[in-house]
Amino acid sequence: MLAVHFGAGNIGRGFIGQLLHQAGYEVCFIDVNQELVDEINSRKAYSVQLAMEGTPVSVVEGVRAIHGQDTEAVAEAIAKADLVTTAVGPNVLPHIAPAIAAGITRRIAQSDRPLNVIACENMIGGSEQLKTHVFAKLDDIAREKAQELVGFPNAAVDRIVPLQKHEDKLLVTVEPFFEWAVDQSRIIGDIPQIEGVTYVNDLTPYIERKLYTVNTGHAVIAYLGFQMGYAAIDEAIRDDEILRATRQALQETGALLVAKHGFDKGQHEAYVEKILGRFANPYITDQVTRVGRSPIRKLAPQDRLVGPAMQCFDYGIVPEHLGLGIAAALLFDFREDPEAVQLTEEIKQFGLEHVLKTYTGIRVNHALFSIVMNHARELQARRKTN
Ligand SMILES: NC(=O)c1ccc[n+]([C@@H]2O[C@H](COP(=O)([O-])OP(=O)(O)OC[C@H]3O[C@@H](n4cnc5c(N)ncnc54)[C@H](O)[C@@H]3O)[C@@H](O)[C@H]2O)c1
Ligand SMILES: O=P(O)(O)OC[C@@H](O)[C@@H](O)[C@H](O)[C@H](O)CO
Repeated sequence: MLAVHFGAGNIGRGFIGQLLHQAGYEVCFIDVNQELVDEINSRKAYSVQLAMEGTPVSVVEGVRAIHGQDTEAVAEAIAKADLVTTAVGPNVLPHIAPAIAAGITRRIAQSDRPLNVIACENMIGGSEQLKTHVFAKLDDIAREKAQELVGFPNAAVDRIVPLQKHEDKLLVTVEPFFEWAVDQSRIIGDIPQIEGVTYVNDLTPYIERKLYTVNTGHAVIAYLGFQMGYAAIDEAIRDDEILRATRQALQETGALLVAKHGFDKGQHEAYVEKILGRFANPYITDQVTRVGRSPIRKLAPQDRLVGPAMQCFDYGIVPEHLGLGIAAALLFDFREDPEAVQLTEEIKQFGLEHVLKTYTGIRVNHALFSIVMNHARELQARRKTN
């Protein structure tokens, strides 16, 4: 069995590649980092280390890689594949779509074997969005056939994999916990048998619970941590003020998730506590700048901060602490992050209100707008005095 996986980065090697290998797939990575591609091809194996006592290591063998710009070779691999997965980042999905479309075109000209393409990105409807990009690149005949033969089931993936800094360029340290949920109702053909994957008939509660708890909490810690001068998540969460604000933000999303999806309140509280424990894992050093990366993406209307905050109002919940997280995200002026630089420049040029309105879609007369503006002014004043 062959699995073609786009993105040989942290989650690609440290989670998806590992589970696919353990399920018996030969994993072929597609990446645009030439050094990574060469290293994988010369060693054909890499190690995954668990961030826990004893740091146990497992080896992922029999892997290879193709450079993403070698469309011909990528298309050929997809034509032969049993499964396609991605972990490249939401903004990269449009860029991998042409190669996937070329692979599908080649494949359906040769056989009627079904294929599933699973985007493992932190976003709602990732595979569906990828499908839109891919289908835009197919001709009418291929599109009709692909509609029948190629499934794009949405997925939710959870495992904290920080930036890696090892002498061994392929070694990846990951937290022990993982969760991978896939929408079974959108699979075409046989269900891929992968130990560790949970198939569900409705992914929405799962992806919202994951994104609006793990990623919301992470974002609040990262952006407040950055404002207060902390470098890593486990350091920032040890600050009582940050921990309190994060817990309160997660109480807001928790109330929303329980009301909207009917999760058991007690079980959800336990889920939150477990996540806070994962953030504090002393065996992982996760930079606040990684977790806060791409603030424009994270401030988008459906994403982890504004998404739940806006929905809170429908359930009578006032998202005061999500508002604080949004304010801190707007002020994330990290010079090495292009989206942070863009926000900072635009705040200077057009003002905070304009930027808040533009990137979050929150209307000026909405209650959330003033909640965020009040917090942003307080954070700005605090930074001036520090
Ligand atoms: N790291 C985590 O803790 C984690 C956990 C769950 C989900 N995710 C999600 O997984 C995705 C990847 O995150 P990551 O942390 O692994 O990032 P990463 O930067 O470590 O990996 C992304 C990889 O994609 C490659 N890439 C970029 N453009 C490409 C292209 N056009 N074609 C092929 N490859 C390309 C990069 O070279 C890189 O190796 C994101 O959507 C992220 O939200 C990450
Ligand atoms: O990957 P991002 O940029 O969407 O979010 C940063 C982190 O919150 C994220 O990578 C988490 O570590 C991960 O989602 C845990 O499952």
